[in-house]
Amino acid sequence: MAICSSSASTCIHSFSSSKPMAIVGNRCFYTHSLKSHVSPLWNFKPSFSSRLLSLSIVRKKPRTFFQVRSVAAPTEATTGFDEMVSGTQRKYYMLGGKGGVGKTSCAASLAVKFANNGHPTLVVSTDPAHSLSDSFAQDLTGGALVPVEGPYSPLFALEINPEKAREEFRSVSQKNGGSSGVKDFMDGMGLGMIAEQLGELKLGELLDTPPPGLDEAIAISKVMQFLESQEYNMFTRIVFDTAPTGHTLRLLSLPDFLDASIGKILKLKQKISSATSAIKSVFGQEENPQHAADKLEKLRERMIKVRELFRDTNSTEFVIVTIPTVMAISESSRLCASLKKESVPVKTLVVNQILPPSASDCKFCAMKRKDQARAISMIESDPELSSLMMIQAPLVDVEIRGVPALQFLGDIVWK
Ligand SMILES: Nc1ncnc2c1ncn2[C@@H]1O[C@H](COP(=O)(O)OP(=O)(O)OP(=O)(O)O)[C@@H](O)[C@H]1O
Repeated sequence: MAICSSSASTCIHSFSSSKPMAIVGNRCFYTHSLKSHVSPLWNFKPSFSSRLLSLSIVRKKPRTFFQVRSVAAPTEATTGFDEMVSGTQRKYYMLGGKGGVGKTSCAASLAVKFANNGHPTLVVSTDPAHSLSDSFAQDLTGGALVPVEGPYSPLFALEINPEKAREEFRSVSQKNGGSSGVKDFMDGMGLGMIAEQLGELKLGELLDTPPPGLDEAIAISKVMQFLESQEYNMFTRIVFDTAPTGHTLRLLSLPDFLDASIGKILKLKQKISSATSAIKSVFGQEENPQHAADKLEKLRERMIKVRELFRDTNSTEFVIVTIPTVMAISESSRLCASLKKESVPVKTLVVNQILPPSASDCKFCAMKRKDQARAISMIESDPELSSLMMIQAPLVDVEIRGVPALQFLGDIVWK
């Protein structure tokens, strides 16, 4: 039995006893079937209070437990997770969507599931407002890779500090044309044309008021930098918890934009280097322009890699997360169209927070359910979204925090 309450009313869902149910916390959910499932890795062992978050874990002691299956039919026939988990070559999963729909919860639960299925996994937050630490209930801050305790295979988390990453870029770019005294100085040197060309790039402006998406592009390029090193080549699954839709859309066009801007700067590299000694006094002593230009070239290369990564159908998939509301679905449809336009591989749509079935609804729940059903039918007729594989995930009645809870969510969503 599950208790549902709203300010207007309180109702009790008395689930039909003829249907199989599973206990989550002290509440019940329907399952389409109760499967005896032996987990080779972890087993949930409800503690006395039986709340989800107080489930304790018994490691590596196979025991039968009930697996809760999604409330919806569309995922039943798919082998979505099997495909995601197969192969040992590195794969990237980017989860994105409207703010607050459950991107972090879905990304973290996917990462836990990969790790529990034998993949050394890295989960990265490129959202300037990180919530990975909250989701894992562990301190993952600091901009470095932090091991997540709990899963069977190594799972590391990384919360990129966008401000710090941007600073790095800014310091390099400013030395290549961002500072205001440059034009006068260069005029004096007979290099006014270069200054004008640099001015056209508006790099200073770009960095002073960075467009949403720049942080994320830099954050992703930072991750690529990490992954280039020997130390991190063990990761076979990388899951990105991206910033809300608007940022993602801008991010997609950024690599092209930055590539063009940086490309122009690099064309001026030679001319700038020829005035090295004089320019040093303006650009600062600590960094010589040649070195700065090399750094820029590196950044440009990384931007190109980010763009290629987003479009690589063999290694990358963008998963759209949404909720069953007209607003969220409309936004997801736009996101999907933009992703397709940019040739980003997208084939999965997670519709999160769907009310679980109930034999008797209160007025509030009945209205909500009707709304959700209408929104879901919108997906089915949406020209962008209807072709995606739809995963329907239930709204659970406890907050999803910590590895056991994420494993629980992962077993519902990723099948
Ligand atoms: N299926 C679900 N059932 C119940 N609660 C959920 C579910 N999915 C997510 N939540 C809760 O919704 C809240 C928002 O989730 P989450 O932080 O994952 O969303 P987000 O899309 O990453 O948000 P943001 O855009 O702010 O980063 C959290 O409190 C999370 O526990």
